[in-house]
Amino acid sequence: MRADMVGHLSGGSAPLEASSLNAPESAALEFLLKLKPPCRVLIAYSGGGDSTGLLFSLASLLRRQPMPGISLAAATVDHGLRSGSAEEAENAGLLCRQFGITHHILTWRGDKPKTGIQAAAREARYRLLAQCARDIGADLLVTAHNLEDQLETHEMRKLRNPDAAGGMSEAVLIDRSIWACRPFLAVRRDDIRDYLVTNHVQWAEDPSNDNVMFERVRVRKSLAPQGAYPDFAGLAGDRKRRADLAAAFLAAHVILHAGRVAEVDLSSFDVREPGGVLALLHLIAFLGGRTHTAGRENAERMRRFAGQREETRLSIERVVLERRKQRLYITRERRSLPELVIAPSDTVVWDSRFRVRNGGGSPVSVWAGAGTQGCLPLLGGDLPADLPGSVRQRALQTEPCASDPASLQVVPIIAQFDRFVPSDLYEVANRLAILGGLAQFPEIATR
Ligand SMILES: Nc1ncnc2c1ncn2[C@@H]1O[C@H](COP(=O)(O)OP(=O)(O)OP(=O)(O)O)[C@@H](O)[C@H]1O
Repeated sequence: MRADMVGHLSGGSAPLEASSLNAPESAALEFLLKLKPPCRVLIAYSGGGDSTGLLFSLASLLRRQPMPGISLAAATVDHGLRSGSAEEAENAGLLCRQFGITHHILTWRGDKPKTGIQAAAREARYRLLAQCARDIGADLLVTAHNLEDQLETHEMRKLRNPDAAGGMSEAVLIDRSIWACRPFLAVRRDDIRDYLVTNHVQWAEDPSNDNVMFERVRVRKSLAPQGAYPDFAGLAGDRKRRADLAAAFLAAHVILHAGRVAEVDLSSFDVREPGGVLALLHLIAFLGGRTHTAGRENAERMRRFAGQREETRLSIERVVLERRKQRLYITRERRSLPELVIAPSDTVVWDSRFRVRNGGGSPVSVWAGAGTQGCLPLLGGDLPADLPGSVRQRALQTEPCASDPASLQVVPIIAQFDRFVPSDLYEVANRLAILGGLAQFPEIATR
């Protein structure tokens, strides 16, 4: 904690001393000092140890030293997955009341899946929290992921892709609308528990934290007690530098024709330079409608293809890469294109690439291939006349068209960033939005 940061907060009745703060308070203060007032912060508060520590540290710091324009609210999601969950959510409100913090209970209603319950609960949790943040006009969401969560995420990602080390970013944009920050990402779980015990604050233990049915719990149990942790700050710095190089590559060397054909100038592309490779992986995910960039094997195939001259075409990750001298063209491939009927007032995601709403009074069919019988183009924007014929044809054959385009509204989406944008990839996400002529992603409200 920098002394000038503490000074920034002092001026009230009892100036905070940097040396007197323990790890959770220090992290909480650092977070508060990054906020740009006015700022209403919604705490994702499960009632468990970590989020109780987060709520208690933020609330008690602000009580000791109010910051004009900064206010707190809290929300607990009741997943309704075990008996007594409603009561637990109610109980979570007690600590909030002690601090005069408004507490919202958000109930996950509707059918629950039989398999993949943790992933579904997580989806529902973020959807409900983001909706609550919008409803109450919150500027930021905070979650209490800690250093052990970070280590588990790092290990789980390594299991899937050994290159994808590094854990979570310090913030993530949810649903293009609300940023969630993770102020405790470098704070140890035991330090949070010690802090609560010292302050006589109780918390609830979640029994699912011990359920070895869940991958995260198995990974947690398999990890040896930690003496030293990976250098997460260093890894995050590397990720950010690589992402910024990718964003710069996209800005300098890529044109996106009518939002659906990428033309990449390969004359300064170097396969050993990670920024250009990452840029291509994100373009491929965008045009292929993939929620994740290619895994290790396909990323390697793409790198090999981009780095040599012999092969001219590669189908990968639902797109076709076609090379003409120093130009690389990327389009959606002609396979697995859906045909859907959209009911009046319904919104569907077509091919993971376009959100389509039927504002008319009758069902409308949407399929691929402008120019086929009775199929009228849905997208505006002309493709340039000098595109190679095969590229142009593929682009037309893979774009959506409809029997009655007049009643449909179409918004292209960037599948890998539609739900979450990690803060280190923000520039990449925005550069893709600019290339595609789409609305940019909102900035985070911190310094
Ligand atoms: N029921 C809940 N209500 C509100 N916030 C919650 C709830 N459960 C978890 N959170 C928030 O999310 C944080 C992470 O929780 P947890 O580690 O259980 O989630 P996860 O699903 O494993 O993580 P991730 O969201 O990264 O996948 C908690 O510290 C808390 O801030």
